[in-house]
Amino acid sequence: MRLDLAGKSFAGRPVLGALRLAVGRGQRLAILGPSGIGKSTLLRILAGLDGDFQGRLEGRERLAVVFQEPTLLPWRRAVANITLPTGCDQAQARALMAEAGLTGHENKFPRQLSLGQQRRLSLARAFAARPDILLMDEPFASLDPGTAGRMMDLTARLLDRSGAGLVLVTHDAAEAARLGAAPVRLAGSPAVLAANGVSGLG
Ligand SMILES: Nc1ncnc2c1ncn2[C@@H]1O[C@H](COP(=O)(O)OP(=O)(O)OP(=O)(O)O)[C@@H](O)[C@H]1O
Repeated sequence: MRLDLAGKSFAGRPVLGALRLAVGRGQRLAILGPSGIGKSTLLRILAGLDGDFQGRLEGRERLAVVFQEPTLLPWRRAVANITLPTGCDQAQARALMAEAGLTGHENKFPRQLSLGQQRRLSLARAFAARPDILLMDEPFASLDPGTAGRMMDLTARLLDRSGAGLVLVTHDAAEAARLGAAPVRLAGSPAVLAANGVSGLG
């Protein structure tokens, strides 16, 4: 997919300036920058969740988005949280849950899972949708270092196996490095790609 952004404003206030990003299957990109710079805004544009911008978004890839908050269906059990939105079958959902270390939790409701478990369920759901590109917005924030590290390793494993591309929003360059994602840094107001950043891949 390819974004050629001319600008993005909220209520007349420019947040993002002109920038270009491209990512495809097998490629990994991390959008870095300080709080409030516009990382989530850029990810929402890439995800097709915000069409109110100047520029062009192109690409036919299948996308899946993982937010910091797991956005699970509260009244559905864990397995159904995977099968219902993605259309995958029970066996696939259970296999993905096993890979995410969630064996034994299949019939629990989201509120009966820890935050780390809810995040892993949300990650399993994203891969059940068989995305070409996975878009992640601060998915490892507010987890203890061990839990965050295990979730990064799980993400890397699932990306390796599926061949999906990645766009990761983070303020932590170490996360980008651990996932092998090429760093792209936002800076300025309105934010553009910093001079030392690469403008994407492919
Ligand atoms: N829906 C909205 N309406 C108005 N302003 C918004 C909206 N969403 C974001 N903004 C503003 O756009 C700017 C960029 O916000 P964004 O959430 O993209 O930053 P961020 O880099 O992801 O920050 P953080 O790392 O803290 O999540 C901020 O000034 C924010 O207040």
